[in-house]
Amino acid sequence: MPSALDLDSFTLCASTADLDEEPAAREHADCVEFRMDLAADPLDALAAYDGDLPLLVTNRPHWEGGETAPYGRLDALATAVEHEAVAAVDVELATLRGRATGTNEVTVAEVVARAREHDAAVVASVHDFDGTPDSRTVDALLRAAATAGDIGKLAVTARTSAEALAVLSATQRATARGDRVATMAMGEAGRHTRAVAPVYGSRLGYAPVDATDATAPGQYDLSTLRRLVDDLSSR
Ligand SMILES: O=C1C[C@@](O)(C(=O)O)C[C@@H](O)[C@@H]1O
Repeated sequence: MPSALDLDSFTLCASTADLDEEPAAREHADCVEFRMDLAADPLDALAAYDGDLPLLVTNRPHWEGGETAPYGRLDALATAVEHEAVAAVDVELATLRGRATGTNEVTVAEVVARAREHDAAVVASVHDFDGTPDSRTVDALLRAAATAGDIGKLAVTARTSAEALAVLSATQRATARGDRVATMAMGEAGRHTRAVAPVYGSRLGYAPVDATDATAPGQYDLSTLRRLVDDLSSR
């Protein structure tokens, strides 16, 4: 049976819409991020999953860069967290704060409660596909996300090296004050942060098995990110 995630060390997630990729991910990944919003029949795929790697389930709404499927998004997440392979669930900070998410029978509080019942960690996430907020805002978002979830994740877009550096600094500050965070800067200028942020305490990284299946701008492929992170971090 897949094991729980170790939230206190770095976890590399193979990000995919296709759980059949798990065998190919096994060599380099610690976990599979299942992008339910990008999959055709996510709950059927999940029911059939018998891989070795634990799963982090994500069902991203369109207003946060995803492709919400035509079914109850939170209902699907609530069902997903009951699967024994699911070790973590991603819920946007905006969702946790009550942003409307279409027709759902369950509330976000129920999704979180069900995750807790099944020992699945909650990753509270924030995305900015346009830029990088100023440092005070980044600090506040990381604080809020780390408080709302077991890990607070922030993915911003770096347009300059200064913005990429600001993300790394914020990661260091958050980790130093005891917040469990995961950070990355999307886009070309931020690409290296995916390898470097773990040095400053970032707990999660994301990469596609094949670079052509990237789930966000600037991702390295899985084996490359594994090598870079391992070379830079003392694990
Ligand atoms: O939130 C994240 C991080 C991410 O956007 C990235 O930049 O690697 C990739 C997404 O699949 C994941 O859900």
